[in-house]
Amino acid sequence: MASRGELLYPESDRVFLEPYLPPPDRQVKDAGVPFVTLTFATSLDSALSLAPGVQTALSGPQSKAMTHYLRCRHDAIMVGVGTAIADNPSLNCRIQGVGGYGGEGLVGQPRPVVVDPLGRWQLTSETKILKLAKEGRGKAPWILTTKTPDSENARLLEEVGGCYIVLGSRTGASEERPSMTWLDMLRAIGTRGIGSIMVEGGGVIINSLLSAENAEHISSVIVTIAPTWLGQGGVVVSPPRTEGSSLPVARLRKTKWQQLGDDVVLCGSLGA
Ligand SMILES: NC(=O)C1=CN([C@@H]2O[C@H](COP(=O)(O)OP(=O)(O)OC[C@H]3O[C@@H](n4cnc5c(N)ncnc54)[C@H](O)[C@@H]3O)[C@@H](O)[C@H]2O)C=CC1
Ligand SMILES: Nc1nc(O)c(N)c(N[C@@H]2O[C@H](COP(=O)(O)O)[C@@H](O)[C@H]2O)n1
Repeated sequence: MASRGELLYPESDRVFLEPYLPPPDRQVKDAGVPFVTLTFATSLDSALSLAPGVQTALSGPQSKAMTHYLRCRHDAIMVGVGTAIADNPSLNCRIQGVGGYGGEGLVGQPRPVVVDPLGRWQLTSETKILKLAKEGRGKAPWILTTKTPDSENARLLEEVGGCYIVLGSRTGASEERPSMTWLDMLRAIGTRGIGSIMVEGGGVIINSLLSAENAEHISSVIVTIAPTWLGQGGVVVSPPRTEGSSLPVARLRKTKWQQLGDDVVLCGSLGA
């Protein structure tokens, strides 16, 4: 029986996910790039949330536990700054037996990585990730940025063992809207020992990763589909189509489905 705040994800359900997960002992390979799992929860109208900046519960209890299991099977977990600001997320693993939840130290806890090119995320004593790191219930975050970090933010981050990683902006990006390439971001964390990362969202991050230019970096896709329509105006997963092309942007292969409560979980891979 799990105590308060801990999630249970049964062994019998774990077997289904195994072919789509990074091997437990995976080391960084290809040009220092980690194994990348794209994973998110979507509505039937492909929405992640009711509106930008609005946290929206889509996963039921069983698929939520599945997501937490994924967190303990990856070295890191990535979100965009839009998600960090909207959700003030924990981005830790609350599965029973993982570090801070009945387990030793921080074993099984993923490293949160936040993509924040302009340094928009203001950290405070109320920032959940920092609190959890202080309490030994999650790792301190790394923030990928192109700007010199604000000194108070840097202090709060370093106090719990986190850091900013400053990267160059992609060639051609404007000064006002700097952007990092996926290769640079993945290499930056790969060279720091991250062998696997799950990318959770939000919309901008997912659509950019699924675009024709970047989809090659995706090793595996695990999507929770909740039986609900959120309606127009939501943050939608719909990657840009290559100009002039009438082909779909991407198609999943080697698909498998699993029902978890009222939700279904779709797993697959991209490419051959
Ligand atoms: N249902 C689900 O599984 C999830 C839902 N969400 C929801 O998504 C919403 C947030 O999504 P968005 O507003 O689209 O924000 P987002 O989380 O995708 O962050 C967008 C920001 O990330 C940065 N960014 C993204 N790609 C970049 C790149 N290649 N280079 C440099 N910077 C880059 C930019 O600053 C951009 O403005 C929230 O409402 C949140 O609750 C977020 C994660 C998962
Ligand atoms: N799997 C999943 N299902 C949903 O219904 C969601 N809204 C999300 N959101 C993602 O999970 C983060 C919150 O995680 P914590 O519980 O705070 O650790 C949120 O920021 C999104 O990345 N995911």
